[in-house]
Amino acid sequence: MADYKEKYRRALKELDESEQKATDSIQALYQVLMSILKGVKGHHKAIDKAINSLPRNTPNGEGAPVEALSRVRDLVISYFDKDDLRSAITTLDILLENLKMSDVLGDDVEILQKDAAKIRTPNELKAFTRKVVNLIVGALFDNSGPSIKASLNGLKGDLTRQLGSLEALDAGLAESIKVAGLHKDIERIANLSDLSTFHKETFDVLGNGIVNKNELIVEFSGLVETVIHKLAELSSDLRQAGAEEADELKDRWRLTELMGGQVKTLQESVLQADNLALLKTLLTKRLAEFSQTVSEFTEVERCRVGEAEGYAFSVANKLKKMELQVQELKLSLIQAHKEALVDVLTGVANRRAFDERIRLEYERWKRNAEPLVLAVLDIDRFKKINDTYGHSVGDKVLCTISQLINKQVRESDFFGRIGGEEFAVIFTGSDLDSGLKRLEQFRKSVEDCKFGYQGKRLTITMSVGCAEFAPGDTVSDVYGRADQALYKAKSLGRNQCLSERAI
Ligand SMILES: Nc1nc2c(ncn2[C@@H]2O[C@H](COP(=O)(O)OP(=O)(O)OP(=O)(O)O)[C@@H](O)[C@H]2O)c(=O)[nH]1
Repeated sequence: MADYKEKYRRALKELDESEQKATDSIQALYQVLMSILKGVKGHHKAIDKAINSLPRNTPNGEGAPVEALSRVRDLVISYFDKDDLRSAITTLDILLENLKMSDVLGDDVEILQKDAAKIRTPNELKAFTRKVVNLIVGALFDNSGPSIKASLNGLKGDLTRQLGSLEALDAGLAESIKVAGLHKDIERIANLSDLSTFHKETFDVLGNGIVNKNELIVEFSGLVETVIHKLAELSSDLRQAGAEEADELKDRWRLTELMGGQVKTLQESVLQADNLALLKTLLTKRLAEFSQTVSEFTEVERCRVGEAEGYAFSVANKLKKMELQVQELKLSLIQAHKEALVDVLTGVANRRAFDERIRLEYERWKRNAEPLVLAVLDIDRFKKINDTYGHSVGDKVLCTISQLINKQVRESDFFGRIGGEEFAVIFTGSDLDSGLKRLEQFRKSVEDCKFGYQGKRLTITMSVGCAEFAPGDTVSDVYGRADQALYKAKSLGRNQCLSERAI
């Protein structure tokens, strides 16, 4: 359509140019004629008057003043009838010389000049003068010079072909062309003026419609392109946003389908609409529907994003709370573990801590074969203390002795209460003799400790038995030997430390 329109406009332009050329030629010829008539002036008053009444230029859009020129022609002819032959021929020579300047008349004038030389009688002069005048006037009134004619025929051919293309392209236009009878109008074009009239009329009626419809189609194509572009952009955005949720995917597919459907409907509307008003109405309606679809989708998306943000916020809050709870639980677990390993009464390690530690040291001993000594400590005659001073005094004694020994035990060693009045020490990296030496210090410190009760000094002692891990030993084996040594110490009078060697 656009190509056709362009061709049509080009043809019109060429036609206008040709018309302009023709107008220019007429103007030039008229000027030539005027200068010739100037030369004719001064021979007869009536001729001078007729020449003076001619306009200086061809009046705009009206062509040459035919009647006025015809009067001049008749006067000149009648003048030459009366005047002498020589003067007339001289005048004609001047005239022909001037006419040679014209591209259109050049060849014909040369032939006439040859004929002029043969004039012998007034009648010959009269006939000759008629030829000259007819040549000039004919050129003035016949726009269809050879080049203009060819150009005109070419344009007529173009026009016919283009009308045919238009008819094939659009049924509505074919009907308009038929009704307007444009093909017949083309055939009737005989000169530039006819063609110009034809163009003006047809272009006003038909061309205007084409231009309007074209503009609308161009607008519509732009719109469709924009929509498709927007659709592609949107799809790309959606993909980037990572539409993982089923609902989101569903909505987005629905939107894509709706938009695609609406674009298709728009295209069909353009093809089907047989008049511009209907096309505009349809387009406006479809665009409103389209805009509505996009708005609805945007709203759904906005709500979804709002919900997702709210959900993310609450999840983040929950996570934060859970983190705090986990932290608290961790701390309480550590605390519980610590507490689980601590003897509530004395504050030193308890039986469970001892079990864990002796297992650990045993495994280490098996790997490194570093000396490892286990000692069992037992307060002497503790039952008597309880019985004599009361259970609470017994508790205090337990606490005091626990703290007293605990502060003497090295960081790397272990001390804990493993039963009622029974304690254990693990010496790591120390052999039996070194362990025994340390145990003796502990025993002595307990013996030397001043326990006071109601102003009286209580002497507390303890007995100790120890054993060293030897190849092939289990924890139970070593514990058994240490316990036997303790039993021996008790049986030998208490308040003493014995190793397994004493068993
Ligand atoms: N006050 C107090 N007494 C306890 C505790 N645990 C155990 N005892 C007491 O410790 C005493 C241990 O007595 P026995 O096993 O007979 O031994 P002993 O009196 O120390 O005599 P020997 O070990 O032979 O020197 C018991 O009377 C228990 O009731 C405790 O936590 N607090």
